[in-house]
Amino acid sequence: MREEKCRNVPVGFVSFPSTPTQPIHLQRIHNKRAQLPILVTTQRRSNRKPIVVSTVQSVPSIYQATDERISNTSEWKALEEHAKNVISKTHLRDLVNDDKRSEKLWAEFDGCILDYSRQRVIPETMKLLFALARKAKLEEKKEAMFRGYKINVTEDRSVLHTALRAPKGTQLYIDGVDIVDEVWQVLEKIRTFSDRVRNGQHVGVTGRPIKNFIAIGIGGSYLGPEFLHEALRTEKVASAAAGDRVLRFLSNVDPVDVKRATDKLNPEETMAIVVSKTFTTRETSINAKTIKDWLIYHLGDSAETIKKHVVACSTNLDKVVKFGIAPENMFPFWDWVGGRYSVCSAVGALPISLQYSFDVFERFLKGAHSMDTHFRYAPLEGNLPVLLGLLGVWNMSFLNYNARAIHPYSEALLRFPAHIQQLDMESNGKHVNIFGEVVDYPVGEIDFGEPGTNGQHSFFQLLHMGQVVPCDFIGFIESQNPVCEEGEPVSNHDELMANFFAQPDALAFGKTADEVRQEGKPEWLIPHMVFTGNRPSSCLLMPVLDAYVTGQLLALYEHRTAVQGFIWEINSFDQFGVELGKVLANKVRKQLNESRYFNKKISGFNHSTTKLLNRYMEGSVGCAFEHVFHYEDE
Ligand SMILES: O=P(O)(O)OC[C@H]1O[C@H](O)[C@H](O)[C@@H](O)[C@@H]1O
Repeated sequence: MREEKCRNVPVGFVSFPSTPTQPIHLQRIHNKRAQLPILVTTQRRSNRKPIVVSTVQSVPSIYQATDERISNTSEWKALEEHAKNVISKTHLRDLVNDDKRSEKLWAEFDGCILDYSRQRVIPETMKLLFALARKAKLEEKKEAMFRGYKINVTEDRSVLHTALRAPKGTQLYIDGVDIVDEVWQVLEKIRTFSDRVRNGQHVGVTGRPIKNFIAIGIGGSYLGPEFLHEALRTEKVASAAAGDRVLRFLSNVDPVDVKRATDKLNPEETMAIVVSKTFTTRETSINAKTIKDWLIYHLGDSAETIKKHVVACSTNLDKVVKFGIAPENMFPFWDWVGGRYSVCSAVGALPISLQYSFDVFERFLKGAHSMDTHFRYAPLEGNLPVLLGLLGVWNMSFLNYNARAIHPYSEALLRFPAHIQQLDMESNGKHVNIFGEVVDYPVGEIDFGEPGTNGQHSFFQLLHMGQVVPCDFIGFIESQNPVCEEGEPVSNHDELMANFFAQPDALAFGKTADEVRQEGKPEWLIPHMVFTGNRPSSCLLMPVLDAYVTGQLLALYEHRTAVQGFIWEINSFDQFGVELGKVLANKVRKQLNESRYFNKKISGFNHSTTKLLNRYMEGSVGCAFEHVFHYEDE
């Protein structure tokens, strides 16, 4: 039991119907029967009419209905004991050879197979993890998320990316508004607009059809759409729908990225899609301005140029209009969509529908929705995102593995690891829990990865012989592009998949000194050739990477991240950690402006930064502006 049983930590303002700006304090309370959302445990049959899902979304009482830290509970302690006294004495070599155990550590849903028999767990471990999940009120928390409770308490927001892929006709009322209806109004607008552009009704200012798209955005307004674009680029339905259209992304404020994004594109046939939730992000503002100028330079400075060639996805209509984009060319989304959870909103819908058609994007939404339904209703024991999340918690908090690698055996998923990196590290890279208390257990893995087999020829040495990094292997039963070479023992896809099946066992089993010796290696070389093994991994096997499966995969990983945050009692939906660097950059920007154009001495920085800035200024020049921005005129 905690010494301090009740804390009173201000966390912002939660709207109550009667007193909209009343501050609330999130606190642990003793009343275990504090209001919880009613759990729906049965899965709705697809032939039933959509139901009203929720109208309740104010107080996140589930977070208050606990009086002790999760790490002080008997469930947490039992797992610590289990890790120390049971699992530390096992080796995956023996565990994986136990067929009965392996048979149990397997789950399937809608064509998606999860084999977690190469994780350092036994059925007893899983029982203890499910008990921990129940203690942490995982079921209630995920239900609260789906119902639109404002579980992002520090920003007083609902977390409703699942509503972005809810089927048309489903109802979900938030503050009196049916948000699924709003979602579908925007999706229909995107369907109509993308059809018009694709069939040549909407043409450029010189009358030429638009067939190039530059999506300008960064972070969550870039990584999800780019991963999705890459996933579909070689998929047969999507690539046929794309024809000779070109979709590029401009994210980095490095001007080199502008060059790469516009290279060899005809401005007459090019449309810029400015994607920014806030429409205040510096990188995106400057890049958008640069592309706008590029279009104006080539096509003439007229309202028509902007109207025909620049559109936006944002929550900030005022800023979009101020930038010069016609209100009808803005495709909105909402503050209950987090940036890194926004690929299913207009953020992904617009570029992907323009490039591949709305139908393809809709298949992606359907795949994501299928995984949402599974996550929401399936029992914890067979619930894929829950299993992945619990294994993440187990590896990080109990076995102390602080990194995690993701290896898609599909070149089309080359940007998936980067997307998951932002999704997970921005969500769970926290040092305090939802009560503002410093977490006293490890949370938030370092995520990285590369497609197999490329990764094998790069960092796999470390994975096999250096630090232990739990891995996710993602493979597909069929290739997007089947190729067979005569005279080869197997098809090219089988060649790829041979590695997918081999690597997890190599990591788990390793190679003993005796095995090396039996190969006739000299004694002095043996230590260099021993693989300790006992390195955990999961295998995900899916049918073929199409739009639907890409949606499933996205939702699977989004929910994995949420599960871990729910159990760790942290808020996975804010990101204050990205602010400090931005504020300091503002100060440097001002200094650069004043030193370059108004001869002010560099001052107010520490010795090292001052020295670096001076060296930078000495070796470079700014711009020959006609009218230099002057901070004092602001
Ligand atoms: O979409 P925007 O408002 O331009 O934000 C773009 C990105 O900027 C921030 O730095 C956040 O860390 C990201 O979560 C966000 O996706």
